Amino acid sequence: MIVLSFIGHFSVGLLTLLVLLIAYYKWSFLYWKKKNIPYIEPTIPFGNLMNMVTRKISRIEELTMLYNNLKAKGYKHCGIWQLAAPTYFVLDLDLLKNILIKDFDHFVDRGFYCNEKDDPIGCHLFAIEGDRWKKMRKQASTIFTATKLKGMFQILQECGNNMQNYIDNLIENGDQPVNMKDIASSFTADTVGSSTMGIKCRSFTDTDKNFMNHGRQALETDRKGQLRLLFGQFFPNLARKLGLRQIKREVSDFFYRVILDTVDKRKKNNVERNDFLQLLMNMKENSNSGPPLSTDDLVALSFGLFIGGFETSASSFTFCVYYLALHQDIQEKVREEVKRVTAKYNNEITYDCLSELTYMQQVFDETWRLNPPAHTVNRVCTKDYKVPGEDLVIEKGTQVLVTITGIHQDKEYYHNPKEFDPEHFNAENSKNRPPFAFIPFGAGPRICIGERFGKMSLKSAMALLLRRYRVTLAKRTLVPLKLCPTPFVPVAEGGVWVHFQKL
Ligand code: HEM
Repeated sequence: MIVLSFIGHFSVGLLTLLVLLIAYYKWSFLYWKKKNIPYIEPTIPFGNLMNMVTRKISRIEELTMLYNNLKAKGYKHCGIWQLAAPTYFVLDLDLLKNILIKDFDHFVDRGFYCNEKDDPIGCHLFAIEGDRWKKMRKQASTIFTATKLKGMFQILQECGNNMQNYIDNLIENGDQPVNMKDIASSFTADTVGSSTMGIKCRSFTDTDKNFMNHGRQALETDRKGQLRLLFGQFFPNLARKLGLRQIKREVSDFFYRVILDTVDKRKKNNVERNDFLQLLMNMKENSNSGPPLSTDDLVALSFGLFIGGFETSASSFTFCVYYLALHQDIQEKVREEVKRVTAKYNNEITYDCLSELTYMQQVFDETWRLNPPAHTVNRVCTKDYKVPGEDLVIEKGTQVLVTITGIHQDKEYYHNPKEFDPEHFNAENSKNRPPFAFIPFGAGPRICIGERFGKMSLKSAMALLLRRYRVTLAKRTLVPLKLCPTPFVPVAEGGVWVHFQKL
């Protein structure tokens, strides 16, 4: 009897909750209609994020298709919903420029979830907000000057040599083809791990690839993980009350331990090293450069740089090698440039020679145009904003979403948008294009802080590779590329399998 009564009450409670939830959704789905701007019809419960559930195509392709459909209708902007949350989807480059730069103080935050109490390492530069972000960003910027980056070039050379030894062994042992993503991930785990956390990761020789795998897990989002992040993003207070973490406990514990161990060892042995971690340690000890950093701040900053740089750089390296293997003439042209430029530097790849590799830069830019590693720019409105020239006020709390891939493949800005053509970035074409038509590193005060480091490490690795090897695609690589339905960085389905041949 008691059991029956309990079931009865429980069912009524559940039904009431369901009715309330549906009513909330219905009310929220009127939002953009009331604002009188174009919108895409949403469905309960995922709003316009249906593909996240079905995973028929990648999120990148889904947003690009949305962009193309809306652009074809001549829309400058549009309303969509992520779950029940109204999201402002921007297409027009002038509106975008206002949001990212001119009126940045209305859009300071990215609206990503972090939980300082239960998961302090997840509160890194990418995720933190408001004044805390402003303070940390200012401090972190001081460690990215040209002189400091030049001081880290030696780390890149050491990691590059490890990569070269690894490929030499592959060739000698006939272990080919090889998945370029594995080489790229090992290289960037080593370079970014070594420079941001100060440890020798040795991903090429470490058979269980402990460090690299933990790095991958930090960004891994299966369907469950993705829903957890979305829940945190749209219901942050409830998520924090429930102790929801951004990163799995095992992964954040691993990185917390790694960073603190290195800090302790350096202090005990009085060792200093030319890397980001050392600069952060100095900043923590010496508060002249701003308010003192706490230990949690130091760990989160160091980890955030690693997370920001690891998969983005690995993806860039992999896709760039794919395009060069596919276009042998372009590969040869980059190789010739590397030979010509390094000849002036005693045949060495130096920090100074990188800026002269202008055609290689065009090739990377074209790779980032077609496959930007971070494919969206996200902001959240932090104070009500009247959109210039429109009868529209974006209210505080509204998410803002921009598809970088959509913009990069827009035929209004690129004459053959689907083709890999580095001439899109020759001086003439670059000059004639609106600046916001190419934003692989985002834009404005929240632009990628690691852009210069990323470019430096990728160009040095590519120079090393092309001077020594010819790269060709193995049969098992899909041409044209197909993207996995992963949510963040683009990943080629089936991998990018290549052969290296010594020159
Ligand atoms: C090489 C390829 C890379 C690409 C394409 C890339 C792209 C991006 C993009 C699009 C953003 C968001 C910008 C915005 O919202 O306007 C970002 C932010 C960020 N990136 Fe990168 N990134 C790369 C490498 C790196 C590296 C090597 C590091 C660290 C050493 C790094 C650290 C960060 C951090 C910490 C942020 C957050 C900045 C903030 O909110 O203040 N990134 N990146």
